[in-house]
Amino acid sequence: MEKQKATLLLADGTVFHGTLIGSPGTNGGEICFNTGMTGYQEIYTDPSYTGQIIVTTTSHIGNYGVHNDEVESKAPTIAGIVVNSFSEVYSRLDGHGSLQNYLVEYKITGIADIDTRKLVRHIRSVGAMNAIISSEYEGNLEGLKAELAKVPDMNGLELSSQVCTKETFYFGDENAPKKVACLDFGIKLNILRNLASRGVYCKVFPAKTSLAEMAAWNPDGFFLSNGPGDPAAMPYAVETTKEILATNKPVFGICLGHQILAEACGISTYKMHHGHRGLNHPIKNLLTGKSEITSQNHGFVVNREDVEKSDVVEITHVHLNDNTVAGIRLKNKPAFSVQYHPESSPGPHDSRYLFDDFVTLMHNNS
Ligand SMILES: NC(=O)CC[C@H](N)C(=O)O
Repeated sequence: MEKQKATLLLADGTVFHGTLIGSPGTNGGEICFNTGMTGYQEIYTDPSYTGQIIVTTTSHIGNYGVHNDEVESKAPTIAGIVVNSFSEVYSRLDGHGSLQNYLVEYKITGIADIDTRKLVRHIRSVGAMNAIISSEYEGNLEGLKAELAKVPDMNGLELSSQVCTKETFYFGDENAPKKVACLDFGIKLNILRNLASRGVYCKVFPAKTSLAEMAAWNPDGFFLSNGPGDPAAMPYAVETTKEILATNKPVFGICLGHQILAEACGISTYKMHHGHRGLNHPIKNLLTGKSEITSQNHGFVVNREDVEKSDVVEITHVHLNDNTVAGIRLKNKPAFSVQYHPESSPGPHDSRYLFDDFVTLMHNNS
């Protein structure tokens, strides 16, 4: 059967022609690239990528299919995928299906047979921007441009209240020694798995939950999750975090949660040129002097000058590629956060000690 054509149009007018994968249609979002060699299903189901089109730099995608246990949320909410060589056939004995059927099931439009090296080099030099993938506008670039104009700008975009859980839910063993209230901005399941495996019973609350509601459960600590969108567009979360800090209970934040913790301490955030997304980003822990290879997925970052001027917060981790702030802690409270993903999934496990540190903080605080 002849493959259906698809077009990828970038906001700066660059056009790529390829073939349709997944569900036929038209889908727009911010285009970003992940340099990981593996873990596409975990990446596609990470809610932090909501509203983004993901380019994977590894050239073969789909060849190990999908697996029901390798999800980071109930369903992928990404705006599309761009790949070089796509495999509808998968070879893994315990795989549960093909990536092609998975994309169709979740109505995700993708494009294959793209020179992803050229595309990624372009994004690296020009910066993050919106893009659109379509199988419907063949030969009608003006029509596609009109569709692209409707895609919202990631700057100033609030998405957490859309992707978070609508109802509170529990995770882990209810008789575990510690209880943590997790504020869900788009939480990855592997964070909950990591907390639960360290003796933490988690109660996950929707993004806009008040401190009073969480405190009524009497948690030993609070967790601020990862998630999509611009942290500067979430004043509700910043206010709640200020109230959480006033309780003096231990707080741990990851990625968006780290950015929200920083904002709650008067530190601004800004959008990076093209962000950090991959599985081999080098970080230095300034407290131990050791380096870590980390999993990353962020397009915003906290302002280093603000942290350096702060009386409240200090830098604990730096990104060794560009010296951006990768971790902070409060000087006078048991609260800390990192810009990267210690839960990995996918990625290396070097930074799992941060979950142990959080549990230790809770034990020392009781
Ligand atoms: N993984 C995340 O939590 C991402 C945080 C935020 N949306 C960013 O892009 O920087």
